[in-house]
Amino acid sequence: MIELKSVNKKYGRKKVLQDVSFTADKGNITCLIGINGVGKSTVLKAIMGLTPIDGGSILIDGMPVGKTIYEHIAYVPDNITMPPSMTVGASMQFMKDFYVSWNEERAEEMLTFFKLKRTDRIAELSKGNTAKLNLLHGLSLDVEYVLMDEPFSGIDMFSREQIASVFTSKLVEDRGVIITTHEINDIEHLIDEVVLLDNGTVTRQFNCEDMRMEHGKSVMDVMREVYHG
Ligand SMILES: Nc1ncnc2c1ncn2[C@@H]1O[C@H](COP(=O)(O)OP(=O)(O)OP(=O)(O)O)[C@@H](O)[C@H]1O
Repeated sequence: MIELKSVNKKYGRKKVLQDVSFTADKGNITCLIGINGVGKSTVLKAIMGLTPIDGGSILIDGMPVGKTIYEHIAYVPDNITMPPSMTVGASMQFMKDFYVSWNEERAEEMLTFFKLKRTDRIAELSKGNTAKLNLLHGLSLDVEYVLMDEPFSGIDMFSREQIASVFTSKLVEDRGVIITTHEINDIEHLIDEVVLLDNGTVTRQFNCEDMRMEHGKSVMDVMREVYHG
């Protein structure tokens, strides 16, 4: 379980996260939802230790992990971090050399599934193919948790469908996944848990199925209540 306890974060004097607490379980897809600028990316970066926090704690399976974080969690950012001149194949080789948890078989499987070409340069990839390569990099690591920042943002319907199918496949099955989005419509059916963020604070956390069964409400219904009163 990934557990955030009263996490606070400031950029300069600006409070970006205030007392953020939530949990994300293994085997679940937890979705951090909020409009632009509420602090979703900052939460993921804080979990990865990519930005220091100013208070609170972050535990992975009950332990603060520090420098060993990459043995437990893969982080899929919303932009590609590899050099643009690199080919798809070279980027996979780089990941293989860098991470002991790299799973070559799974990487090859995803390369075929996403129909990516090994010889294509990163600079030449479409937005959808860039998102797919990013996902390939993250999901080919044998780790228990995966964090994905806006994996569906700005890509066409067919790429979205292809990426969505990954979420219901064995590639994700037993892992704990946290994804961020400001657009719930297309992915509501994929997610288990929702954490609503507003202005750097968690306004609600709930299980989608329970919400539907017990209150007859969709995630959109709850969002309307929270944001429009
Ligand atoms: N490095 C930084 N320095 C200063 N302010 C920052 C920095 N990174 C983010 N912020 C500010 O922190 C706030 C939260 O940003 P964050 O990127 O976490 O939001 P977000 O919910 O992920 O937004 P989006 O949906 O647009 O990606 C914003 O007001 C942003 O301007």
